[in-house]
Amino acid sequence: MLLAAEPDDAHEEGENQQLLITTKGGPGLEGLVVGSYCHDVLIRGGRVVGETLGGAAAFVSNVLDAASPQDAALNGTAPFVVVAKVGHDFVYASAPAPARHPPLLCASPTTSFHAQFSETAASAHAPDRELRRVRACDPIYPADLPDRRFAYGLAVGVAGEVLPETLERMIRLCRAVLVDAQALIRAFDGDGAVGHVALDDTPYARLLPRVAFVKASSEEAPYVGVETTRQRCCVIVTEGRDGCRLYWDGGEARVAPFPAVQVDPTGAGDSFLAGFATGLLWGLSATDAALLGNFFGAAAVSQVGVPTFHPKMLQAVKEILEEKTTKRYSPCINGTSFTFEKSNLHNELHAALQEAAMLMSEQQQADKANGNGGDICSP
Ligand SMILES: Nc1ncnc2c1ncn2[C@@H]1O[C@H](COP(=O)(O)OP(=O)(O)OP(=O)(O)O)[C@@H](O)[C@H]1O
Ligand SMILES: O[C@H]1[C@H](O)[C@@H](O)[C@H](O)[C@@H](O)[C@H]1O
Repeated sequence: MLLAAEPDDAHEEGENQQLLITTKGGPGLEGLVVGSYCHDVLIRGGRVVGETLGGAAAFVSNVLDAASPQDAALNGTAPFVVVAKVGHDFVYASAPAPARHPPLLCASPTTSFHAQFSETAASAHAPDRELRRVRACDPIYPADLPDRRFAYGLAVGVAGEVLPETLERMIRLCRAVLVDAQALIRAFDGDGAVGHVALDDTPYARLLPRVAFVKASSEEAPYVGVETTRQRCCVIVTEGRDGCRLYWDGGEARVAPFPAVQVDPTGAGDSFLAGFATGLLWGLSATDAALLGNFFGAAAVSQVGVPTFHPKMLQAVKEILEEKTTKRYSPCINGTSFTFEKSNLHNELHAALQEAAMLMSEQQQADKANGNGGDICSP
């Protein structure tokens, strides 16, 4: 499939061409993450059981910082810019993700969600929480984005803050744009309760042919309309503990999950998308990259809030990527087409990541034994 995020005028084409030349081969693969940080209040049985940093941008930058290919010229950090907005009431400015990627300060309050968790254990596909947006920060406008070119962009709004014109600007600035459906189809009633609208009825629909990937949870998938959308871009449907499925024009694949003891489902989809993008950046095919998505989705549900990755586990993941990829840093994300199919390395990659996932569960057990592991899933 041809990369959809093509420029639509000659001037843009010239600039994009330049980006392709200057970023070929690795360093300079700068990304653009657009979506606001927020406050999450986790409630169970009418009782507040956790207050955490939220916003897809927080979970996404956490994974990109940890696992995407690093740039020696930037002291080994992953090159990407986050455009997020918060109010003066934002309480997590010194948490690792916002400290590394500071948000824009607004006069309006920080976006805030109340997540009401059900008292009974959720099934793999049933909604496990009801979300209410209780405060909303300003939208992110096209003029808030840096005026330069990026290799890839992630549109990861949580409260309708990524406006259609902002997504359009991202498409013009970035060679490949990956979108979380929740940024496009969320609707809020008078009480802030989060519902969904059909993607085709939104002003975002016309932009889909210029988007590379749309990720939706199984709850969101019916609103995205997999069969129509897969003809415009690749659709990834995440299925909680069952892993995920990819649908492109002409094929589909199921990608197996990694084991996890879920203590908080928040941010699983965000971490999945960032893991997936990381896989593309390392040069994997989309179906192989989804393994990395599943890996980081599983890591996210194993901790409350934005997860901290154990250095041993991260080291293992990096060694696997160094070994299994040919260090063709992101020819997919940076080139003009994507490979979707499973490679013949898929099963090996899955097995190797499964071993790294063991380190994750060892850490979880150690945290529990030391009384550090929160759990908002068990009554
Ligand atoms: N219990 C689990 N065990 C293992 N992996 C999981 C589990 N829950 C989620 N994941 C991983 O995370 C990915 C995303 O999860 P899910 O489908 O629940 O996303 P989501 O509903 O968008 O999450 P959120 O809105 O909370 O960020 C899944 O595809 C899977 O790879
Ligand atoms: O922090 C979370 C997270 O980013 C989720 O992906 C999103 O669904 C919620 O709205 C948000 O509160």
